[in-house]
Formats: sequence, structure tokens, C-alpha cells
Amino acid sequence: MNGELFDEVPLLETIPMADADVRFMRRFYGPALAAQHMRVLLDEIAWRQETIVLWGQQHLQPRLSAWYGDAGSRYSYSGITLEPHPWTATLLRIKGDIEQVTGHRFNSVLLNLYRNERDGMGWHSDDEAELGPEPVIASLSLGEARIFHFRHRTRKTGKPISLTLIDGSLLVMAGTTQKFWRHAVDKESVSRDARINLTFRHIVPAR
Ligand SMILES: O=C(O)CCC(=O)C(=O)O
Ligand SMILES: [Fe+2]
Repeated sequence: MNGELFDEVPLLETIPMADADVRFMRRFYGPALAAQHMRVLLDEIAWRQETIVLWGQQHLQPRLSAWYGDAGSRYSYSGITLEPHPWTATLLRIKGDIEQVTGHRFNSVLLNLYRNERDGMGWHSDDEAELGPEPVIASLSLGEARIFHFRHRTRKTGKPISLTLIDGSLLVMAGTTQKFWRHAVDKESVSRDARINLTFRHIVPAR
């Protein structure tokens, strides 16, 4: 852990993980502001259930999603390309708050809406070329708490790491986190309310 990225930010607690730089802030937003943002985003975001292609087969993703950002921050993964919608006032406000706390700039955000316990996200790393070699990804959670799992790609001896991403919390992944670790949000068997997750990213323009 080199600790260079956020030395000036004591509010972000470091999660001890080998080959990674992961910080967590339990209360980035208090409950009132978190609830207000959640209400607005549920209403104003152009939520879609995307189809992705895996091994030549089409699947509906088990969640809704949407891509917002600067024009030109086009993003491709698993056979789909997302053109960003223009920023809304609420998204710009959240982006500004996160930039202030992390000291990093972002030009796009992927929003995910987990409607209930049957929605989730499979194991992956956010390591697409347009994110650059050591991306900083800031992930804000609103609404129902869900468990976020990390698993190292090659060290089989280390324990998997799980974090409960509560309403209003901020998780920041930087350095070699994406290179060495995968992460996932499992489906659950007990009833869960809606959760929105926003992952702010910096897309490096293609070519
Ligand atoms: O919902 C989450 O906390 C994770 C989202 C995520 O991993 C992603 O958007 O790449
Ligand atoms: Fe991710």
C-alpha cells in the first residue's frame, strides 16, 4: 500500500488489502441527503435493462443501468457500447462532492439500480482500456445496503474480503486494485429494497 493518492484525506479509511488501494467512507452523505438523491435519481435517470453478450449468448443484465458523462466519454464492455447522457444537476453536484473529498476528477458515471435481492453484479474488474492502467473509481451507494465482495485474481491463500456498502457510503478503488482483484455484488435470498450505486470514472478518450 503506497498511500500517496489520498494522504490529505483523513476521512477515507484504508481497507487493508495486498496489491490494492481501497478506501472507504461510511458516511459520505447523511441519511437525509442520501434519501433525497436516491429519490431524484430513481425518477430522473434513463434506467434501462441492457442486453450483454457473453460467449456469443445474449443475456439481460440482472439490474438496470445508465451511463452519464461528458460527451465523448464512450464506454464499451461485454459487447455493448454506452453513449453517455448529459450530466444532470444532481449528478454534477454529487460528482463535485466526490471530487472534493478524493482530490480526483471524473468525466463519467455508470449508475446501477438493484431493484431487489434478485439483482446483482457478477465477478469482474473494471479494467477496460479506456479507463487507463490504474483507474480511480469512486463508488457511492444509496438505499438498501448490499455486500460487495473482493477476490484476488491469483493469490488463492488470502481471505476474500467483503464490505457492506451502506446508504450514503463511498468506496474508492485506485492503484492496482483492478489489476489484481475482481469484485461482485451477489444476488441474495432474503428480501432487499432498491439500491442505487454510482461509479464515477475517468475515461481516457479513444485514440
Ligand atoms: O454496485 C456496486 O457496488 C458495484 C458496481 C460495479 O462494480 C460497477 O459498476 O462496476
Ligand atoms: Fe465494478
